[in-house]
Amino acid sequence: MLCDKNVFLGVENLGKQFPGNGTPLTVLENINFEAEDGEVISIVGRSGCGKSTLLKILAGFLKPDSGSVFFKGSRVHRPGPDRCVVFQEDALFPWLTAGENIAFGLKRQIRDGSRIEREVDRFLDLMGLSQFRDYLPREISGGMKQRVALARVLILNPEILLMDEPFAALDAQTREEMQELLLELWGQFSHTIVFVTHDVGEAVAISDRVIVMDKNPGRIKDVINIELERPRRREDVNFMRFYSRLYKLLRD
Ligand SMILES: Nc1ncnc2c1ncn2[C@@H]1O[C@H](COP(=O)(O)OP(=O)(O)OP(=O)(O)O)[C@@H](O)[C@H]1O
Repeated sequence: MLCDKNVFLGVENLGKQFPGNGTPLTVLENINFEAEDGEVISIVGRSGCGKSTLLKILAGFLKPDSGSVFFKGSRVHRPGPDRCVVFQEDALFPWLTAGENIAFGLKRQIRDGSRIEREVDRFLDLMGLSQFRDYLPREISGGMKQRVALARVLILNPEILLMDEPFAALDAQTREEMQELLLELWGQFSHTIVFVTHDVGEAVAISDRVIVMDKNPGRIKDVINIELERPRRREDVNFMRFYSRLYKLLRD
C-alpha cells in the first residue's frame, strides 16, 4: 500500500487530462512508481509526453484527475517545503543579489538574521560562489545562476528535489560540471531526486533508475535500473551500454 508511511514517495494510478480543442487531452495515464529515500530517479521521454506535468503533480502545483501521490504515508495535495522544485529557466529574482536570492525562502522559515547569514555563506561556499554574493543575476553566467537556483532550494533542506531539465540551457561542459556538483551535494545531503531530462547521457550519469515514458497518452514504457558504480565515466563500455539501451527505447 502506497499510503503506508514506510513508502517514501508513491505514485498510484495517476492520470491527468487538459481541456483540448473540443475533446480533452489525456496527458498522463495510469502512472505508477515508488521512490526510495535518497534515490535518484530520472524521467525521460519525447517532448510532450507529460514529464513536466508529472513533476508539477509531485510538487503539488497541479492536481491529478485520477490517482494519488503519497509522501511518507500522506497524500500530496499542495506544495510543501519537503518538496522543492528547480526549473530550467532561471527563476531567480532579477532585482536581488545571489546572496539575497539564496536567503529568500529561508527568511520565510526562520527569523534569526545571523543564522540566515551563516547559512547563506555556507551555501555560497558549497556552490563555489562566495565571491559573487553581491552580484545580480544578470551579472553572472548561466551555470552560476543555476547554482544559485540550486542553493536557494537546498538551503531549505527539502527531502525531495524535483528538477525540471535544470541544466538544459547550459553548454555541454558546464552541464557536466553541474551534474557532478549535483551528485557531490547529493552525497552530502542524501535527498531523493526526481530529475526530468531529454538527455539520455545525463540520465545515465546521475540516476539510480530511469523511467522511460511514452507519448499520447503519457505512460510509463519501461524502467531501467542503472547498475553502475559512481563516479561514472561516459567512455566506460557499461555506460555506453545503458546509453544505447535507453536511446533505443526512446527512439522505438
Ligand atoms: N496547463 C496546460 N493546459 C493545457 N495543456 C497543457 C497544459 N500543460 C501542458 N499541457 C499539454 O500537456 C502535454 C504535456 O506537456 P508537458 O509540458 O508535461 O510535456 P513534457 O514531456 O514536459 O514536454 P517537454 O519535454 O517539451 O518539456 C502537452 O501536449 C502540453 O501541450
